[in-house]
Amino acid sequence: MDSPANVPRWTPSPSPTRSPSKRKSSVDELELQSIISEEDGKPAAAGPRFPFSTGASTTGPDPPPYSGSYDASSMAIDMNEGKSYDGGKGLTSKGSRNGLLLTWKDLWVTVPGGKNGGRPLLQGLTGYAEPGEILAIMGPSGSGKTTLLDALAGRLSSNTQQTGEILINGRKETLAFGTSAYVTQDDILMTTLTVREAVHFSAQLQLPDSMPTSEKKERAEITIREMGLQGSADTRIGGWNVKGISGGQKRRVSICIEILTRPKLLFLDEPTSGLDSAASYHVMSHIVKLARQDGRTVVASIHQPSSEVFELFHNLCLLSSGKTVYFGPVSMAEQFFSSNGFPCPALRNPSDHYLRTINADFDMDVEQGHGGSTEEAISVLVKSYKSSEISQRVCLRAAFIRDQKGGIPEKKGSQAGFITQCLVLTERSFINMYRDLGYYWLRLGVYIALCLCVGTIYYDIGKTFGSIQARGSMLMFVAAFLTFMAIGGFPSFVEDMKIFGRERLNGHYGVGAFVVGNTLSSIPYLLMISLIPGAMAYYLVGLQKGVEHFVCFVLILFVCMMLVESLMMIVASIVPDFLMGIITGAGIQGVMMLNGGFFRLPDDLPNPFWKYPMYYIAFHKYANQGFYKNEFEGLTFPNNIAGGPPTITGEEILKNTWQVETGYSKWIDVAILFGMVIVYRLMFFGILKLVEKVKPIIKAAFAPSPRQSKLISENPSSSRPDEARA
Ligand SMILES: Nc1ncnc2c1ncn2[C@@H]1O[C@H](COP(=O)(O)OP(=O)(O)OP(=O)(O)O)[C@@H](O)[C@H]1O
Repeated sequence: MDSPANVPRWTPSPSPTRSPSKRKSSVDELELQSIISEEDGKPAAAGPRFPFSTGASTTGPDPPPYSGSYDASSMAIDMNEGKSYDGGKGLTSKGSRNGLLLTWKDLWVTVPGGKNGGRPLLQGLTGYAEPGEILAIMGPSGSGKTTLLDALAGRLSSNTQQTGEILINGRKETLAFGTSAYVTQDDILMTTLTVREAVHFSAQLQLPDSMPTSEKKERAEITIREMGLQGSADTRIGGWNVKGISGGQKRRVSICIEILTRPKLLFLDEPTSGLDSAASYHVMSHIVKLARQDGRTVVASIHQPSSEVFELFHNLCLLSSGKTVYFGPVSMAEQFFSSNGFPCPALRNPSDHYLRTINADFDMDVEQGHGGSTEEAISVLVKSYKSSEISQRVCLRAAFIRDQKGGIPEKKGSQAGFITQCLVLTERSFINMYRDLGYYWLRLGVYIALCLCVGTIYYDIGKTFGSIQARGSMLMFVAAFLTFMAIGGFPSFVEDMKIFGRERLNGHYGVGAFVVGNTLSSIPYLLMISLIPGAMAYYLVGLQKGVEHFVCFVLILFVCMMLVESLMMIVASIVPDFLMGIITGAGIQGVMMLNGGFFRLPDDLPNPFWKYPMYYIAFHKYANQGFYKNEFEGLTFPNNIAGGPPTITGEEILKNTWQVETGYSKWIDVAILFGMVIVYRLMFFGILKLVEKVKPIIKAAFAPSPRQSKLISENPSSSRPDEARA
């Protein structure tokens, strides 16, 4: 570690500077401070009391020099300008009684690549977040803010490797579903719902069954008002095709949904992006109040806070290329920067100043005004921070918190019961399917058009010898191509999966409830698109008369559509990419269609593989055979083959022409198809569960050893994230 004397000093710019002690409290902040003081029973002391090792002059009274030993518990006061945010009750009681104390030490996150085999995204970060406070993570774009949030929330993507220690209340506790909430940078919302519907459904899903529905609705309404959304409560959220609420309003809906349960630990990734300064201030001050009320821990990454918003934060973590430029109380940052030769010019928002000082992306374009490149400035600040007392205090404070092993509050989990979740998800999904034109309505139109084509091409098919082949082809087209068209709903399935991914990660409901909801809600629509176009094709072609035959025809069509939908949901859960998913799904169906017993008769299918097992796996086998039995059994056709009997029965055609297994009834084929639907849905459930369970195991298995991380740390310059981005 560089000694303070070795840290290069920066020539300050001649511009007038703000005095760090002149931080002006807004009315609301004063309100907040008075709340804190009342709670603590102590007046809030003012002014920074933090010494910096760089020894630069500050406007306040000289702080006492570092004596070499700290009382880490009292640092809670030092690090927060004298506010005893602990409520004067001691750290242990705070952590265990109410909130979650989050600490991280020497946190490294790497991705494959770089000279040493790993490219560091975060480089040995240490810090903490405490109940009742907001920790703001700031830094230029690509500095690692989201990565830090993801690491703390246990959501890093599978290609990353993480080392270091993250503790909650001093324990190595993986953040369980529902223990915390995370508002992601992207607003993944059900676009067809109105704001009110989205929040109400979420309240019903997340709040416990013991809470009456009216109370859940009230909580939802209060939260909508708190986020200033009452004016747009009945407007649809909207997506790429339908204009709905604005981007900033979507941001607030996302926050609204996640704070419904008042989680103990809240991660917010750019909560104010897209909001104007007034809305940002209101949203953030509401979050501060929430944090204060019940000792919630809030960690938020933020891009461009106004000075008022900035003053709402307690601690600041300033990152550059995954390294800590500063971690400590917000109010001390000014002093830190000015002591290193980067004083904040008068009338400039301090947060703008910090970001401008450490943003190296536009080094060539920006006139620095302090005689050096941004890279050098960052290097000075990073080194200075490492050797500063503030960094030592942060480490000591984090260590102190780690040692205070508190209890972990009960997991929130999926709080509504399984049945409630199933019912709510079914209703929500049903509404979504109804309003999303692409889900079923478009397909209904296409099916009607296709069935009109089938009906007119095979119109009044009759019972001639030639109609045998025509019947077979027509039925095969219905079994294969009409069901294949279910692929058209794939974009909507991908959207559903995205929403499921977000809600599941935050523990809103279980996998089982999602699968049940998704299955039940689709049944009425699938029945409709099987029945209406199916009836048109059936009666125009003039297939076998009798209700039983028609019911069997529609049932086979319906169950095949369910099968294809289930298959596509499985694909969407494995390949959540629109184009790749469609190609994969089409490929699987193409293979099944090919060896379903029509294009190559069953006895001619090569064995092994195509006959056993593929022929028996392809649902087209059962669909074709069910359709053929339903149509040919009981019919008689004239025989045009010379030397043969004058007529030929449907049973003979089934056996000799189509090589159908006639040993069992068509209803058995229908039952097998229904059984396949259940198997496919169980597979869908199993894959979702497996992904959830296996991902963390794979990540743990591939995590680099501490030695590897050390190697990267010794030569980090070879693999800076922003270099790789460039
Ligand atoms: N899973 C990953 N694989 C490879 N690189 C990654 C991964 N996640 C993040 N990165 C890289 O790490 C760097 C930091 O990304 P991150 O999203 O944390 O930045 P950020 O500070 O949140 O940026 P922004 O403010 O623009 O959202 C970027 O260069 C990004 O490309």
